[in-house]
Amino acid sequence: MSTDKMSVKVNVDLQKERQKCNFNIQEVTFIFDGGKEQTLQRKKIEDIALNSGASIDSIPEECLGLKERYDNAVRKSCIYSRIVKNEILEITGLEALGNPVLRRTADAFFKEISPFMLHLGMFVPTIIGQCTEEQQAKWLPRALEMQIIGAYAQTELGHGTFIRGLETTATYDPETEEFVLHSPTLTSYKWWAGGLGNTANHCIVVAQLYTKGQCHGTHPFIVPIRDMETHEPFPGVKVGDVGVRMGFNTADNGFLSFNHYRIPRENMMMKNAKVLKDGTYVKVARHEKLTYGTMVFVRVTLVKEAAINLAKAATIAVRYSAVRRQSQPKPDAPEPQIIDYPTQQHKLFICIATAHALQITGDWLWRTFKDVLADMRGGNTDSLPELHALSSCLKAISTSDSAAYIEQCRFACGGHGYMLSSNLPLIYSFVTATRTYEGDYTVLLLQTARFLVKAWEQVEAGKSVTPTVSYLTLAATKEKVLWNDFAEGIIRSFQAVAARKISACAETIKRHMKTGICYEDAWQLTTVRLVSAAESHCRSVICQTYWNEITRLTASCSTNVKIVMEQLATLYLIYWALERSGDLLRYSTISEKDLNRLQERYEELLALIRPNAVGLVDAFDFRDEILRSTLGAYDGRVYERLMEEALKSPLNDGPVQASFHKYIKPLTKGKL
Ligand SMILES: CCCCCCCC/C=C\CCCCCCCC(=O)SCCNC(=O)CCNC(=O)[C@H](O)C(C)(C)COP(=O)(O)OP(=O)(O)OC[C@H]1O[C@@H](n2cnc3c(N)ncnc32)[C@H](O)[C@@H]1OP(=O)(O)O
Ligand SMILES: Cc1cc2nc3c(=O)[nH]c(=O)nc-3n(C[C@H](O)[C@H](O)[C@H](O)COP(=O)(O)OP(=O)(O)OC[C@H]3O[C@@H](n4cnc5c(N)ncnc54)[C@H](O)[C@@H]3O)c2cc1C
Repeated sequence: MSTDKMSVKVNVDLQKERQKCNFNIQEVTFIFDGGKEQTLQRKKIEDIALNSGASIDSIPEECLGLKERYDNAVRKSCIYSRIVKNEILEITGLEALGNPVLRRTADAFFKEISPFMLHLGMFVPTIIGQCTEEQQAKWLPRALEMQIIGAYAQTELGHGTFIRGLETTATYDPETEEFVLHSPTLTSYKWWAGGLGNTANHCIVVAQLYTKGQCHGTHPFIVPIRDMETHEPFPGVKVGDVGVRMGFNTADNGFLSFNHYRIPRENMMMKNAKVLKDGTYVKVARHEKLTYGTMVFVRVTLVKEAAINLAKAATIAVRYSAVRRQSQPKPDAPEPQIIDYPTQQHKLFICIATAHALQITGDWLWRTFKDVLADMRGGNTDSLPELHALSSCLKAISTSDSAAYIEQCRFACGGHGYMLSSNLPLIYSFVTATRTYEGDYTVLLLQTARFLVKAWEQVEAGKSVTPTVSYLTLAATKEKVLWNDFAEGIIRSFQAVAARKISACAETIKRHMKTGICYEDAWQLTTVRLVSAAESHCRSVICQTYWNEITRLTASCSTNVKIVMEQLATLYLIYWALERSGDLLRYSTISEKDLNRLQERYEELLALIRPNAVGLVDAFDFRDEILRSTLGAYDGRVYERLMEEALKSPLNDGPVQASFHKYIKPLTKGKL
């Protein structure tokens, strides 16, 4: 427990909740962090970063004007970057880029988002993934030392999803051995890149490569955009901010265009393809889509990002629900804590379970990613399509579930949840964007569906398929799967549902084609079902991974930890079985009686988890500085904090605002 938790007076209800908790909280923290070493490392990093005191604001960030907010975020980004560069990277190494500890710690500095996030989040990973060793030697140390600050500009005003449709051109000029970058239309303006508007001096630009009169598709380039002394944009570069957004307002999302702007040939990132001095184009990579590598990397990291943010929201909502009392369901009895309402438990406990499910699945996906990367270093790209399919659907579902449940946490906090000082609206505005960026939800599920339909065709042809779809061979009968409500039975039924939906899609596509329609049109006519099939596949992957891994991870834990972790995982499985009862009725032998039994089991689980609820969110181990919430602080001084924050509002700086004299008084005196 950190010192701030020991010294303060804790709300009596929360104290009682903590006494009720029957399991060892620290063991669950270790599980959530991925092991004891990871917890110790995280705490060390948090101590280093937070004890600097640099994260403290005198006026709440949300009360500042747009410019002041950006200014404050840059100030704190510089301090945080110095800490990351000098102290944190030494502890973690570059693994930190795939480890949410940096983001988690950054939350103490920024209630919104750092304008430097994309520097470490995408600029540096793209240098690592897309540059030759020689290029890395030139750019990586400068980027890690923060001598240069970068953004990742791929999306344009006209196209985000359809990368092949990007319009920015990079035309090679062998005379000067330079690329000429150009934005031929308004829709070709780069748009959205985080950190680009006012902060970055370099930028990765994804552009259509032309050499010897031929287009070779999109490729990444490192482009200096501003003078390193004056920070003025170079001639030929137009750059600015895209305007106010739903969230991310300190992230400096920018636009960028080029007017025949020249960069040296060596600034093309040449790990996967090269242009020689004479303009000859040489393909190096064995897989065409390796230039999309940074996106795959970020999608993998976003699964844990979704988990951490949901865990934060759940911590706030559960602690608040233990402090808040409301209504009088029994005459003459005291008002209950709202967490005692089963409907409140139904809103909240799935959030705790989902945070664990996504964290565990995110860890597993990260390990898979590293294995595929190691294979690729050895020249084998066979597992890339499976990784793309997995990272696409897991990114889509994790961000979508997380955003929906964070909003549910806000609902669970009633009116006070709507306060920015609860931090729930800001967490939501950040996470709901993750459903769109780095590949929109529907678009990514359709990528997974493409893989699934191909896998199904392999199964039909009697060929073997990759591990995550091997269930297709087992579950692919026309018979309904026999229902049983053990965890393994539920998982098998989900797999059967996915398999049946995928096979039905394949059949539908064929049926359409028999009427003379081409494959592409038949595919479009099937996309509503394809998205649903990909969602079912993804859900079965999460359920299976969560269940298998939690069983493995708790094998050496104390009994009560095992019990409570199993209760949460079972709650997750049953919750989704009930949510998807239509699918189960359609594709398994589940009966109304079975569903009633599941519903009863679900309600029993809510009651069993209830006494441990506060302990479970304490185990997420968020320091108050990171949670930044009036409703969720460890001590539960909810009302005091709400009042304290209210008084910090600039609208409370005096009893009468100037607007009274300027407008209201003249109006009331009939002088306006
Ligand atoms: C101070 C704090 C520090 C903290 C530090 C760290 C933490 C940071 C954490 C988090 C920060 C992150 C913050 C991020 C902010 C946002 C950034 C952005 O948004 S950047 C823009 C992203 N843009 C997209 O994602 C576009 C989405 N579109 C696409 O990806 C493509 O256009 C796609 C996949 C939809 C279609 O691509 P096609 O048109 O080239 O491909 P087709 O024709 O559909 O398919 C051809 C084949 O290629 C495969 N394919 C496609 N993509 C692939 C891939 N990536 N890998 C492997 N194969 C792929 C397909 O499966 C298909 O395979 P078959 O032919 O069926 O075998
Ligand atoms: C906060 C934020 C930060 C961002 N940061 C960056 C950044 O740093 N760098 C960068 O390059 N980009 C960035 N982006 C851009 C982001 O990657 C794109 O917005 C995202 O990929 C979605 O593309 P789009 O905006 O073109 O949406 P669109 O593709 O226009 O989507 C609109 C709708 O059309 C649907 N749709 C599109 N294509 C299809 C299809 N083939 N089939 C079915 N439906 C389809 C989608 O499902 C969606 O509902 C950021 C975006 C946001 C919101």
